[in-house]
Amino acid sequence: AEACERAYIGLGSNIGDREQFLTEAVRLLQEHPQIRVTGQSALYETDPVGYTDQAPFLNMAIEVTTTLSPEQLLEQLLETERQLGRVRDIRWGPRTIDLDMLMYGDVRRQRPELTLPHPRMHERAFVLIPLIEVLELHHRPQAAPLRAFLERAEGKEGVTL
Ligand SMILES: Nc1nc2nc(S)n(CCO)c2c(=O)[nH]1
Repeated sequence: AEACERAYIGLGSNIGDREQFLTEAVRLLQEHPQIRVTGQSALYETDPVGYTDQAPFLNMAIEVTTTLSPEQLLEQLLETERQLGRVRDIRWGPRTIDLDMLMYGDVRRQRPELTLPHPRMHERAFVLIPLIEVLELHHRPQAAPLRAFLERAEGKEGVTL
């Protein structure tokens, strides 16, 4: 058997039937023979961060185990977005579905096509809060430091949490 790694994915949608897009994305990933969805957070309604002149998002996070490499998993995330009709036009604009790889095992990568852990996850409550929830589900060790970071960051001026 090949190495099996645990990875965390952030999902978001702010166009159309947002909940349907999120549910469908999780189902499509689960259908992949080399991806097993092992945990998911609740759905969170969140105000848009970054490009704020757009509709509110629904965000969540999932835990998967996979025998795919980080690059192969990224390709599957992009394929799933395509299957759900994601049109990558305005970089920060509204989207039917957005799948972001947040962490892959203990892998650290700084490449143009893939940075791990996700470079902006620590600035985004819409990512951190669902991620911490899904980590705490199975008492993963990464939960405590992220929870401590979140509690320190909350309430700080200008922190886009
Ligand atoms: N609340 C919220 N704001 C966002 N801004 C961007 S871009 N995105 C897309 C994810 O990078 C989001 C999002 O998912 N949720």
